[in-house]
Amino acid sequence: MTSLLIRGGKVVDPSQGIEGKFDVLIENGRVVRIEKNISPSEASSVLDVNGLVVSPGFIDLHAHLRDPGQEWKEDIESGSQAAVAGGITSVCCMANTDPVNDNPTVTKYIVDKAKRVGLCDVFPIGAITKGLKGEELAEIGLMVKAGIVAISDDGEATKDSKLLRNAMDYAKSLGIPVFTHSEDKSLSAGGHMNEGVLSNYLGVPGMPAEAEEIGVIRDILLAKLTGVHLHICHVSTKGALEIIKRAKEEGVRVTCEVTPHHFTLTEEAVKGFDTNAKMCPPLRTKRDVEACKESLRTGVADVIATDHAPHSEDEKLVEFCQAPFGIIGFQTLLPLSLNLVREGYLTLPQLIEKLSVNPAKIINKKDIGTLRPGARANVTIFDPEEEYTFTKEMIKSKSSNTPFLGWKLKGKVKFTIYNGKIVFKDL
Ligand SMILES: NC(=O)N[C@@H](CC(=O)O)C(=O)O
Ligand SMILES: [Zn+2]
Ligand SMILES: [Zn+2]
Repeated sequence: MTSLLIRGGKVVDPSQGIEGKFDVLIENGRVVRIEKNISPSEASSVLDVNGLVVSPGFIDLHAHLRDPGQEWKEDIESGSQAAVAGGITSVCCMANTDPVNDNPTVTKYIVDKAKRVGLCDVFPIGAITKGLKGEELAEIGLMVKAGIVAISDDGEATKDSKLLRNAMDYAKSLGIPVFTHSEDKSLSAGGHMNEGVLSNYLGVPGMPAEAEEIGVIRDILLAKLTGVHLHICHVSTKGALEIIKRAKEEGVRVTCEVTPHHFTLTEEAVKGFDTNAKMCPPLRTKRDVEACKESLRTGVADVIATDHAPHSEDEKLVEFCQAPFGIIGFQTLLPLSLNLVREGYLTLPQLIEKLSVNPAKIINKKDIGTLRPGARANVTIFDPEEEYTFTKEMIKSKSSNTPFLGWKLKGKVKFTIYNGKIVFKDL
């Protein structure tokens, strides 16, 4: 029997209301006990983590691993390595691969490869429509059997409302949520940044906040009609958050996520035409950034997700309007999120709820997002105070498209434990 004692850390597990100095004993990949002063003689190995925070492993509901088909940007192995370096023990990966994950063969490929890599959970999200084309439903039922945890056309927005309604009916009967990239693409078409004074000044075609808000309203109305669990991806505008708040008050089954980049940066970041500040939805205004942070405080936003979207240097080293949308996010998730604690928007347990407890609930997983005895021993151990400059050398991903290079960050993942095994160590 293999066992590991995590000793002397500050355990924060909001799923059990635990916050304090405890030891955690792990046996055969599961948590067995959380108590004060467990004797080191009870375990075959001991990890001393005095001064560090011990949390349930982070769960990222939104990432792009680019495998199959675009392995020059990322693959399941490099993506898993980057994820665990960011303290993430479960990654949900979007279906916009090549081929698209719209059938059980692709789903099975992802599940099998991730198991072979063995560093973290990779939970595939299946496409809503074949090829993400919005014309015909994907093989949703068969993909559920093969292991998808949700469906989404992320990258696209499922233009056909009738088709999305049908997909929602299926998802509801299959007991999985629908993740939407909520956007009226006909309104944002041709845009490359947030529409406003700055886009006018720069001469870059804009994407109005209303494109996102129209998408959010439609998707909420369809969720209300079908009763499905709707999870709205990467919400970036104040207006969209207000609409979601109202829907929640009305009792619609809707949850949503915000990303670290949307609560950290404003559209000002694109002033120097930095293609690493180009993503969809785009960086917005100060008022929207404030609304994103406030939504986490009030609980309107349930989850922080990365929307890790790797693109190679070549692809990003082009004129602003030619560059693809998206930035990487696994390794900056924790330090940027900890800023919310420092600024008083969240307590540490509330932050861990957004990074772990709530995402587990959304994908209906009971044995992760918690350190309850019997749960899988997925644990993130971090130093909230460690300061460092974020450099390219630190990046484990195959791509380095991030606007946070050269930033002084505070908060570092020191150990990541997956099924009781140490899969990442910060040396
Ligand atoms: N977020 C992005 O800017 N890009 C994503 C697609 C998406 O999440 O919509 C990608 O796949 O590159
Ligand atoms: Zn998207
Ligand atoms: Zn995405």
